[in-house]
Amino acid sequence: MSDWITFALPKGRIMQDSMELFGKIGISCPEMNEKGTRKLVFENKEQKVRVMAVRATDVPTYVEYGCADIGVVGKDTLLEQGKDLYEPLDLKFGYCRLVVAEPKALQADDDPTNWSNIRVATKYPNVTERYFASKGVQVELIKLYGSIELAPLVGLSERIVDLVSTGGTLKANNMVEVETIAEITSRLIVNRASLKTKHKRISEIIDGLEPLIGDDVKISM
Ligand SMILES: Nc1ncnc2c1ncn2[C@@H]1O[C@H](COP(=O)(O)OP(=O)(O)OP(=O)(O)O)[C@@H](O)[C@H]1O
Ligand SMILES: O=P(O)(O)OC[C@H]1O[C@H](OP(=O)(O)OP(=O)(O)O)[C@H](O)[C@@H]1O
Repeated sequence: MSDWITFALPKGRIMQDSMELFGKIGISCPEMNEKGTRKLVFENKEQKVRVMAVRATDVPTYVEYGCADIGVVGKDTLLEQGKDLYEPLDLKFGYCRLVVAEPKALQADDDPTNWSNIRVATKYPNVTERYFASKGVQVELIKLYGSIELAPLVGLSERIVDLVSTGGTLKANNMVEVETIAEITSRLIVNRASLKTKHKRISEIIDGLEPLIGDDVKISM
C-alpha cells in the first residue's frame, strides 16, 4: 500500500490559499513554482506528497474515485454534485455567495414572493432546482458553463443563479442580487477508503490544519 498522500487542488483561485495553508503544517511542493510549467502532477519525494492540478468541478471526482486522497473544493461544487465524500473541515477561504440575480430594470416591478414559473440560467442546475422546489416555484433551467451574467442581457433567461464575491460582475452588467441561496467557502474533502488505509497521515493533516483555520472569513477577489 502506498504511503504517499495525493492532493487534488483546483487550478484556479483556490490553489494559492490551499498551498499556503498546507505550508503551515510543513507540506510543500516546490516543483509547483516552476514558471510556465504545463505539468499537472507535482511531487515532493521527501515528503511523499503528490499534488494534482485539476478543474475545480473535477476535484470531487478525483477524490471520490481515490485518485486523490484529499481535495480542496468550494462548497458550491459539493452542493451541486452531492458526492459521497468525507468533508471534515471548512477552510474558511474562497468566500463567496450563491445568489439569485436579475437585471436592475426588472427588479423595480418584481416581487420574488409572487414567482410561480421562472427561467434561470446557471452553472448550478441541481442546487437551483432544489432551492426553487423548496419554495414551490417551477423553474426552467438553462445550464451554462461560464459568463452566466450574459444570459439576461441577451434574453436567454430573465434570471441567473451564480456566485458573487465582490459584486463587480453583477454591477458591470446592470444586475442586482435578489436572494441568497448559500454562503460558500472552500472545504477539505477526503476519500472514504483513504481515511481508513492512510488513517494516521490523514488525521495528522486534519488535526494540524484545524487550529490554523481563522474565524475571519477571507474574501477572495
Ligand atoms: N468570485 C468567485 N467566482 C467564482 N468562484 C469563486 C469566487 N470566489 C470564490 N470562488 C470559489 O472558487 C471556486 C473555484 O473557482 P475557479 O474560478 O477556480 O473555478 P471555475 O473556473 O469557476 O471552475 P471550473 O474550472 O471547473 O469551470 C468556486 O467553486 C468557488 O467555491
Ligand atoms: O462578484 P465578483 O467578484 O465579480 O465575482 C463573480 C463572478 O466570478 C465568477 O466568474 P468567473 O470569474 O469564475 O468566470 P466565469 O463566468 O467564466 O465562470 C462568477 O461566476 C461571477 O461571474
